[in-house]
Amino acid sequence: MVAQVIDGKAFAANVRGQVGAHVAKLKEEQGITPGLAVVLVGEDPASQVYVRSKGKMTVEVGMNSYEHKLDVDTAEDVLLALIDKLNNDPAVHGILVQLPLPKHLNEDLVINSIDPAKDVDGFHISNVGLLGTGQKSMVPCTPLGCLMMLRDHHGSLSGLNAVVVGRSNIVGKPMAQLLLGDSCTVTIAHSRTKDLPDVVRAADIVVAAVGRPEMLPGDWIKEGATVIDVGINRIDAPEKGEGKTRLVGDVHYESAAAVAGAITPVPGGVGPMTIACLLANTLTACCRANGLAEPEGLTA
Ligand SMILES: Nc1nc2c(c(=O)[nH]1)N[C@@H](CN(C=O)c1ccc(C(=O)N[C@@H](CCC(=O)O)C(=O)O)cc1)CN2
Repeated sequence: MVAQVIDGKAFAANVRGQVGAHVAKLKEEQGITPGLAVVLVGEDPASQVYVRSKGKMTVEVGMNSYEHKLDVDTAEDVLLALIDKLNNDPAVHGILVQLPLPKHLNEDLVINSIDPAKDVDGFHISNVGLLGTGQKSMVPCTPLGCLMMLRDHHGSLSGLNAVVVGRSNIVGKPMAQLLLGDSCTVTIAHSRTKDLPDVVRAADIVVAAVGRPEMLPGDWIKEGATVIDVGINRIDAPEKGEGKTRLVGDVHYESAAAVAGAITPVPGGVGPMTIACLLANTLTACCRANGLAEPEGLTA
């Protein structure tokens, strides 16, 4: 079997198109423009790239973008004061603090200081609790993107066996909750799971979010399974020349694509959906803040 490639880049462009159409309608009919504030502390090169993309795409869909770039040694109370200001700014419907934060800042404290209604990352403890109890919440962007692609591919996920490899708060745990919400039978596995290959082999859906380059080979994948690769790992690529690198996922792509029914590539799979879902969440937060109907198909 040769797997169908799930094109996350095209999927994300479509989601951004839908968000843009909703934003245009909001402006025309309600005179409301959604606003997203992104806070970057320090100069981590990858974070700078992601924050730039977020700002660019926010403007492209017609929203207001507010970027706050703080020095790497910014004191915690200065960051908390900025978040408080954004929490109380009616033009700001979504707030995102780019992670990772410099070591001297308490990530949990910072995230939990964001107004849960504006927490478009879905990382605030209130949103985690709401999602875990099946209530309306803000849903973390990467798992939301994975869910959208899975729903599109399968139609209904009901009754399917899903294995999530990885137990992070940002991807693994919320992904498992979302799959459970769609009536999958869910296993959360990780690097210490006993008989991990057999656990993965039992799955109709495999979500790999373990952060280890090419850890899941094709012979762990059930024939015809759907494989969603969340990993983005940069590895050496001497074949491209001295000092060159390339991106790989947590799944060994070539061997997995030979047995899977469908698979997301890296790059161009889950990654682009993260920013598309951030924009969708900002639109959702804006609609909720104004007592308007939420956009269909753009939430969990
Ligand atoms: N506050 C947050 N911080 C971080 C998040 C997050 O969701 N919220 N996620 C990641 C980084 N991230 C967005 O912030 C992100 C990562 C990857 C991509 C992406 O499109 N990747 C491309 C490859 C890019 C490359 O060439 O390096 C792909 O997979 O095709 C978008 C956003 C950590 N921090």
